[in-house]
Amino acid sequence: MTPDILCLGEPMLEFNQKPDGNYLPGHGGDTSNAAIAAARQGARVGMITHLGTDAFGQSFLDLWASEGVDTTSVRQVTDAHTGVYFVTHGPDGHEFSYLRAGSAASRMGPGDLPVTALQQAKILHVSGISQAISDTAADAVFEAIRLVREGGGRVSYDTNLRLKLWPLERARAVTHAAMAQCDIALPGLEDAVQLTGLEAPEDIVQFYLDLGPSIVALTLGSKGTLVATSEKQSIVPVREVKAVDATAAGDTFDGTFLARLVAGDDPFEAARYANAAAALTTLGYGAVAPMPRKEAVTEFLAQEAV
Ligand SMILES: O=C(O)C(=O)C[C@H](O)[C@H](O)COP(=O)(O)O
Repeated sequence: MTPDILCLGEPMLEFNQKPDGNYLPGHGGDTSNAAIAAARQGARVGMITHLGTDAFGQSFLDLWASEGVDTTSVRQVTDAHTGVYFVTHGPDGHEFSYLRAGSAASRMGPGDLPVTALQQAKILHVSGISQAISDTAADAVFEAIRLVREGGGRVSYDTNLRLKLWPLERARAVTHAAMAQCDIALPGLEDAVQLTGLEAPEDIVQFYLDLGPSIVALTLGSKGTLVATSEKQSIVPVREVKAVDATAAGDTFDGTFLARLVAGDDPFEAARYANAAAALTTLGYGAVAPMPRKEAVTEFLAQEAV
């Protein structure tokens, strides 16, 4: 299978704290989450990353195999570990604590990329996290963007701002430079306010359109998503649900949105679908386990129409 969508970034073992205090093991990492979300919608997806030769790395290979995510461009290295993170839940939502410095993925560089696969991909999905984990990883993302575009593919970028990984000034400089070479911008409102210094969603989408992307989907949480192209801007609403854990809601939006674009939806229809998938994934704990499959999303949307 030649993947249509390639996701480049760091997968991480997840330990998510439940109300009883115990940690639920699972899998996370934003671009891996997006890859699985897209695969669950039926897209042909592949990962580009490095893992350790530890049991955690192996469990990702098993997970992707069971989800139908292509691992041809995944390498296991002997001199570094797979990343780990913990999710705790407080009054302000969820918080991430990382054990990832020096990880296998953070040691990736531009020379490690699968050139042909990138040149053949329809969409490359990357994020601020893919670039925040190290300077070499940041450079690898810039090179991957160049290769995909050289082959005629499009690039999608989620800002996923993590200030535990890099300072705001560097995040601004790098993500704006990357966005300027991207086609699909997927910022979250909170990130975008910090990165752009703007407050109004309409101003933020205009900022990103002016940088270069032809599609911007600014996620607004329970208010839905403001989708913008050069011709049209509109808020695509979402039905509110009783969320228990919002981990990976943004990634689920991304993967589903890209799967629907590849399937031929326009950005507004793709956002309606992706909003529903993101809402559904907040109903369970963990990044990957509660991600809905196609049938569940279709059913949720059908209920909305009643
Ligand atoms: O923080 C990181 O580096 C991670 O990759 C861990 C998480 O799996 C994603 O961050 C979840 O992302 P959201 O969809 O924004 O909740």
